Amino acid sequence: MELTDLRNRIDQLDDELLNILNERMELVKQVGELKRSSQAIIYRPEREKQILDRLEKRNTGLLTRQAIDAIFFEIFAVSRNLELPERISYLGPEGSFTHQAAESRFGGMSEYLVLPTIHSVFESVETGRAKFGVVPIENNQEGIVVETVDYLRDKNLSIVAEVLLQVHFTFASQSDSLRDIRRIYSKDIAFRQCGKFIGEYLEGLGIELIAVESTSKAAKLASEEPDAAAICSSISARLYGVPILFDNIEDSDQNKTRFLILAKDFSNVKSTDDKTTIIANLPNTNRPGVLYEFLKDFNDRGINLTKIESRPMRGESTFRYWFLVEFLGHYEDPAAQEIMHKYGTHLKWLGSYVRVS
Ligand SMILES: C=C(O[C@@H]1C=C(C(=O)O)C=C[C@H]1O)C(=O)O
Repeated sequence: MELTDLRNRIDQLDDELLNILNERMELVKQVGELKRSSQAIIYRPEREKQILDRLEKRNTGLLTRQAIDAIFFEIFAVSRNLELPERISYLGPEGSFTHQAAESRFGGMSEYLVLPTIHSVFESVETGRAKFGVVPIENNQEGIVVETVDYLRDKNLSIVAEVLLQVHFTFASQSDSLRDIRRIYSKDIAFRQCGKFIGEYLEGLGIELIAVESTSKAAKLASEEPDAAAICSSISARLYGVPILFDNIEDSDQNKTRFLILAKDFSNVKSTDDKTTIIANLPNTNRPGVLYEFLKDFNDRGINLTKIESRPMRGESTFRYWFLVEFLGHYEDPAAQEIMHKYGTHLKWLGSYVRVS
């Protein structure tokens, strides 16, 4: 077929797509009305997953699962906006990896509130200024983001969903020569993840490494200072117009960050593949065997623990700890219920949500 014929055919298909999408939106609007009359929750990640899984099974064409996810997450986001526009806050500035994670679930059309700290994201959701908040919780090379873990315990928010993002860093500077660079801005965690690159290319040049709150703040600073560079995401380098000198400078190409979507008083319906996060404030953690017995309770019930993180009880003179615990399954599963009942107020349930692997 000739180019014009191909394009004419594409135009025809786009017309059909537009009609179908509008037809879909009519149905979504009705779902929205039903939900509003029963005060039901608009965002249903488990339903969205069900749709994506079903489409993947039916798919016989060129689209990969990743492509289906990208297209349909955007459709879901537009749908939810039609049901009820909801504001989403995230750890900024614009162009941060958290921004990217937020957009992957809430699309380009949602109203975003860009906030400077993890604390302010929690607060915006607590006070209702945003319906959802997006924060990083861990990186698979670096471990947890302690601020997020600590606020999960101290504040009263629920986990709605998790998002996994492959992290790539770029080295961006207005300077053409590494010798003219006096300082590099980035987040402390990013400096550590790009240790090999820094060792190979920048050792001995007397360059100062300056940690700032986020990699996009680093890009902004590098856009203002010609003798500075940033280790940042490629979106933020582009957003602030800083030329990228090296791409993908991270030590490991397995580098992934996990983000949480938070909301107030939220609970998901069970899906086929859930994960649950709880906080454990076990009594008498100094008595031998307390933690062992707690973990054994999971093992005895065949529950797969995926994470345990210990954090110090602040404000005490001794060394005592509380734990962030994650396991596969939903909080409503009988085995999980048994454990929740056994430990009562010593456990705080943060959420059960669709697992992303
Ligand atoms: C339309 C609904 O609301 C939202 C939008 C969805 C969609 O566009 O298919 C799916 C789940 C919800 O997040 C629904 O619950 O079915």
